[in-house]
Amino acid sequence: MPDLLIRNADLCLTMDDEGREIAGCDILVRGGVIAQVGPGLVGERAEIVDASGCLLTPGLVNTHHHLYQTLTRAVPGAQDALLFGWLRTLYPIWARFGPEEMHVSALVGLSELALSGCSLTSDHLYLFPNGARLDDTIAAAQEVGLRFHPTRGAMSIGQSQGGLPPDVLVEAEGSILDDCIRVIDTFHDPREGAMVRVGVAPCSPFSVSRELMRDAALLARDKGVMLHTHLAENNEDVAYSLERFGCRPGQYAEDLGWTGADVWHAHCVKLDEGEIGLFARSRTGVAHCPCSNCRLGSGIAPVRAMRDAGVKVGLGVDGSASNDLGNLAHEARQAMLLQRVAQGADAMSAREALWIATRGGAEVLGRPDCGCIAPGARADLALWDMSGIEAAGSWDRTALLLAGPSRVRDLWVEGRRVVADGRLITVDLPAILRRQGLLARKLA
Ligand SMILES: Nc1nc2[nH]c(O)nc2c(=O)[nH]1
Repeated sequence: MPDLLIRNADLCLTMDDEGREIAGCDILVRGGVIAQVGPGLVGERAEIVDASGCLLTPGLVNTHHHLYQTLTRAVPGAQDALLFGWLRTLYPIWARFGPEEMHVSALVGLSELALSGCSLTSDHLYLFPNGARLDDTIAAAQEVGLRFHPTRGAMSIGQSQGGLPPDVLVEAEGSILDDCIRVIDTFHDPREGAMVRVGVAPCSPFSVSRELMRDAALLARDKGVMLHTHLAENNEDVAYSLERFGCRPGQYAEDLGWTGADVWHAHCVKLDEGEIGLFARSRTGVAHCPCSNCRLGSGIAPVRAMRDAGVKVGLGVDGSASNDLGNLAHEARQAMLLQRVAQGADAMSAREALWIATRGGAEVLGRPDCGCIAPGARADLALWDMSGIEAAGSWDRTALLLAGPSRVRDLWVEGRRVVADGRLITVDLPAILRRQGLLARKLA
């Protein structure tokens, strides 16, 4: 791969330890890694990209998704329901998915993320009907070219056992753990610069047993991979925990080994002060999903309090059945706005929200090599054209989330271009959308 020289960005928001913002900035990339940052760089025989008129940021990091749900957007019976009713409506539809649905819906979700500036995403796939496998989504990520942290989710407690999902969607716990071992051994790459890292992710306290939570944690630690689940998403979720386990979600998580720097929980809308303290002390991460929390009426997560206490927070678009967008730049803006609704106009700045969407997400996913622009970091870069209508008249180019585009001009992952001039160049998006349309019509 030839060197890449991105030249003369109006401004570069590095998100490095010093928080540097560099005007007239060049970036030299060699072998997928940022080699130099600063004005006036020279790159003999490098591919040169003119970035004038643009803002350069690290690629955004998405810490929670259910990619398969792009095939069930705006399903009528699930448009106006709280979490449990929403899930009960959608489970029977998801039970008809198979490998092709998983693969195509993931191609769509990953493409949408890439166009919104996301270079690294996790995914939480927790149902495997009709021969579907985690492999189907990993293949999609490799085609689109995003850095990918798929998590092997699972449901094991069906309705007949007091859980929420129908029995047809749950798996035997032994087979779940066996498949976790298979996908870790096949795909997980622990090295710096890894393009695929696998996590272990039983779905939620109301769909798996205590034993599976405990065994999953033991397995993940044995294999050196991360743990992920849904936690304290709304009042129904907390009530289930109190009734069934006799404790709040944070206590449940701690008792079963689900706190630590290698764990991140999605949503956490209802964490109380004690649980926030627990997460801060234990370095447990949170995937904040503001649009989904609004859409499902779950509430406003106490992100200001979490950040003030020192909790690691990243952003997640969540699945497209509960967003229904999959645009991470839009999500970052929503995170900023929602904290202002809850706490006042100075509760979160546009810069802080962008930091959470980049460096914050990378911290949550255990990727110190990503999420910032500095020599030695991976070359995951998003270029935003500030000459268009969204930023016209803006006095502050750093305030991308107040006045700026929510789609990138260019995106590089590991130094390879994925989006060029606002178009995906790794996959044939119109063809993917045709396949997605056919599958959605078949399901409907
Ligand atoms: N927002 C979501 N919450 C969930 N909980 C659960 O068990 N599944 C989901 C989901 O798909 N989305």
